[in-house]
Amino acid sequence: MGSDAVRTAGGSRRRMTTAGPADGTTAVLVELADATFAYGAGAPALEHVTISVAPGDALALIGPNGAGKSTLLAGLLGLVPVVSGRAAVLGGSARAATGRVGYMPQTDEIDPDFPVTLRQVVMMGRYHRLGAFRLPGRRDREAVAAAIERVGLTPHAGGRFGALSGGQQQRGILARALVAAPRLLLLDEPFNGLDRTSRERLVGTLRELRADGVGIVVSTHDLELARDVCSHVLLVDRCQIAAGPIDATLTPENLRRTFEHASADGEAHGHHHLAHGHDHDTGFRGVDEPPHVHVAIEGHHP
Ligand SMILES: Nc1ncnc2c1ncn2[C@@H]1O[C@H](COP(=O)(O)OP(=O)(O)OP(=O)(O)O)[C@@H](O)[C@H]1O
Repeated sequence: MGSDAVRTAGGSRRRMTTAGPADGTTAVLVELADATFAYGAGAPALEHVTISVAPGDALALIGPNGAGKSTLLAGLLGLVPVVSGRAAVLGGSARAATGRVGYMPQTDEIDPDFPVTLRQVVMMGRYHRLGAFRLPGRRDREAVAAAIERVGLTPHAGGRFGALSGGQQQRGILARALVAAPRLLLLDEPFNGLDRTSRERLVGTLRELRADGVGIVVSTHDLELARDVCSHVLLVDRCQIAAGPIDATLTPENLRRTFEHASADGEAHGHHHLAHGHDHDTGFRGVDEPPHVHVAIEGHHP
């Protein structure tokens, strides 16, 4: 797979490049060059990834269960090390960028019975800015109100987080990721389990963020949403299968190569795989996600 791993859809270009400004002044947000990620001393979880994400780009991360999507996001958060190749996030190491990258996890640890308001949940996203012992000030409160407004939850700001619907809670968690005004936003399966209204709102918010120059990396099984929201795609199955502009790369042939092991060997990666036959044109919407995720990610947000 090695030599295939860095080919783009047409096979003609060595690596994925993203639309950047002609004068080259805007820094690329993510730059991975043949990067391989591994947990501890075990076999690599994801190998040979070569991508870049520029401001305003949205990269869809697509692959079967266990393919390494969450690993890539954890790698960009500095939680899983790069064992070979090169990885730069916001111009430095992923670890150095910790706290400056917005992250929306697949599930969240907040106990619905814990008596916190939406406003308090979103304020958690400011904590790394506040530093030890500093109380939130006017600017923090304004940022929280703006983030809540951005996801359309202003009427619920003072209400109990646990009383919100699932889709509203997810938008609240997105507001928490946005409140520190990150230049790079990572989202792990954000469309799973959302009702139509929440999906449409999330799509709208992601489009606005792109227009504002935020770079986005989003894992999803939903090819339609990926096409709707994203400029680029990275297809993985424990290594990079293809990467590039979404229209040229999200082809039936590349999808077949990405999912061929998933449909052939079911449990090959130790997770359950695509439960249904899949339709290359309409996507994998509705495929269940196992709630196994998250390395040490809880530690990322206080
Ligand atoms: N904390 C961990 N420690 C060791 N190995 C892990 C850890 N988390 C994931 N892995 C392994 O890394 C590989 C990639 O898993 P990962 O969770 O990144 O896949 P994924 O594409 O996000 O899957 P899913 O769609 O099921 O969330 C798998 O073999 C998995 O078992």
